[in-house]
Amino acid sequence: MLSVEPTIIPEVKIVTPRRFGDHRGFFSETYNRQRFIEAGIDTEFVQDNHSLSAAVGTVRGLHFQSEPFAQAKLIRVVRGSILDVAVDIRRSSPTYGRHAAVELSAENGRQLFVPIGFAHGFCTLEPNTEIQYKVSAYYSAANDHGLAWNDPELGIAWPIAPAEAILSDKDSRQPTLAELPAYFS
Ligand SMILES: Cc1cn([C@H]2C[C@H](O)[C@@H](COP(=O)(O)OP(=O)(O)O[C@H]3O[C@H](C)C(=O)[C@H](O)[C@H]3O)O2)c(=O)[nH]c1=O
Repeated sequence: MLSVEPTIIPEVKIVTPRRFGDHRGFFSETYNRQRFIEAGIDTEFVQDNHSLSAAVGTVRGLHFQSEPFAQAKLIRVVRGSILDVAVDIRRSSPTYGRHAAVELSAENGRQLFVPIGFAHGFCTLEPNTEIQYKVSAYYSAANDHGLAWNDPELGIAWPIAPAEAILSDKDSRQPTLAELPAYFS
């Protein structure tokens, strides 16, 4: 019913729920707490989010919330496709500053589990891309922080040139990894 595989950073996981296809289309249990626990993801989510990005090359991120509102996230694409990225910002982690990048799409049905301690963001690969994602802590504007999506130190192979990115004002001026306070030890 559920396939869970590690990415290059083991704590960041690709989750692929089974799809039951027939002549009408398909059915899939996209989240089942018991099955996620059995697969090793015992996270209690409290909020669902949904965003639509109209243009290809829309970049949202890299975002995270600091404690006591730090969030684990479970991201899926319900229309279009994204390159989804998680950057390890846990200072004592052996993979600090490293990232996992995975293509998620409505077609492949893949989800990405991003634990607490990671900055998360994506770039859209198709127009009118919609994502829905679960988070394990409520939104807190005061605890909402970011990391520069195009920080060369991160070495993320985004599918667009910096000048092509469609960004929020906030995301056009996030700190680099070198400038980032130590939010996670
Ligand atoms: C995240 C969030 C935002 N908002 C409000 C705050 C702003 O007035 C408006 C847009 O927020 P923002 O520009 O931060 O939205 P995104 O750029 O899509 O942010 C998200 O993008 C990346 C991919 C993430 O991983 C985070 O979940 C989240 O930060 O929605 C809320 O009311 N609740 C929320 O949980």
